[in-house]
Amino acid sequence: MSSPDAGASTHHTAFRLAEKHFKNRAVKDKYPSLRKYGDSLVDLSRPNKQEDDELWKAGWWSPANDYEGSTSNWKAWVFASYKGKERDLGERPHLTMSGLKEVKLGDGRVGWIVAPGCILIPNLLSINDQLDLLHSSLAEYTRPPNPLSLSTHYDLPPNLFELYATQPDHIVQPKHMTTSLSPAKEAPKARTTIETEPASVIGYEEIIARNKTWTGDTPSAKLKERTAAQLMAEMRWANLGWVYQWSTKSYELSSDQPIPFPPGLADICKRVVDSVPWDQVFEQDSESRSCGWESWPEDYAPDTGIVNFYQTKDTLMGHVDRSELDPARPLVSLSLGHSAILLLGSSSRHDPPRPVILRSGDCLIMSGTGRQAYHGVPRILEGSLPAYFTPSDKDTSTMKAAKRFISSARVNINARQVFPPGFKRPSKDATLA
Ligand SMILES: O=C(O)CCC(=O)C(=O)O
Ligand SMILES: [Fe+2]
Repeated sequence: MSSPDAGASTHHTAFRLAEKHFKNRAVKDKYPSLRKYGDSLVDLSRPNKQEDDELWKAGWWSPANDYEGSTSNWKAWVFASYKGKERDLGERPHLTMSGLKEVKLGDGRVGWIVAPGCILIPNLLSINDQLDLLHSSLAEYTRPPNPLSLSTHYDLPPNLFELYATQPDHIVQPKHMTTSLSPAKEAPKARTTIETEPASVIGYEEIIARNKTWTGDTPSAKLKERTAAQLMAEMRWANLGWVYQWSTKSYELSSDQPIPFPPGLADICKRVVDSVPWDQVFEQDSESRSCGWESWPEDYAPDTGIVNFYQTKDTLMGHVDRSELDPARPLVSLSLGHSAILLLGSSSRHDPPRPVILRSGDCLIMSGTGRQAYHGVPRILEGSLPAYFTPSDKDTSTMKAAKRFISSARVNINARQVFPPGFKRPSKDATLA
């Protein structure tokens, strides 16, 4: 795969350079060029007609984005390219999908192998499925006992989303103002990663050792009160099933029973894993061939997950999800709302990643050695929300609120399995003494 950044002399890795390209907001109304990535860009569920394509309508293919000169020249150039009052939206290029292998899924759909072990299934979810999942993500998955990114720091009401739907101006207090806990030093952290960290997996003993060092997250002393609407916009994730501790990068496995994983969501994930012809996926992949895929159609069952909430300004740094006990088992990722650029690399940040456009309804499965691939979301594509997310008079009040939320957001559901089937956990006394 060729990359426009290959050969750039800088201390940044190829992955970082691509992240910087897509994160760039230096010039107002100028989007990062998509054309620059040529045939390595993947956009599998785009509508056939460019006039039906939200990305094209929003100007993502406008030649104005490809301009590389100074800002003032750019402005003159864009001005000259206006056709009357219309901005020049340009022509959407033909994307060849060259080099991508197609696999036929059991249910008649197709999937595309976008990196070793990584299968993109365009439009897996129908419009109704997308609306249902969006509603569940907000109205159910954010409720106790599921932890939210906000839980450590705010005295959350039992149903933040309902409050957002009915009383968006209701004030919620930060914990440091309502409890006498010793205050912490810092505000909530974004998810950070270290550029040189090797892509390895940690074992059960290491997880238990990390659990022991964890003394609990402390509420920030710096936060001010917020309205329910402000908090919904600040919420970055909800945790499903086994609880992940960001500070130790490990699951909290000391309880006997995890929080139950939502059964409807588990069904969607199991069905899609069951529909993949795994023998074909790993046919030419000698490293993954013996990763145990033969049993996945029967025994894949997600037991943990992260629901990521992105406002259009938000990004997710390149990382590898390496905290599950089986390093190869599928991770099923579902996208809702605004489209996003996912950068999908290899196990080294030095390899140039491939930009993959994830649209609402798409499913990406990462498995085998693909689980060690660096990936991140450097950009949510402004203006790309499909029209079916527009509130309608027929919607219930909570569906209207869900659509209001997604009008500036993207939701990603990321389901995984921490415990491979048959895994015998050492007895509690042995591990937690
Ligand atoms: O938002 C996405 O598409 C990816 C999210 C992700 O990589 C994660 O939650 O680990
Ligand atoms: Fe991830």
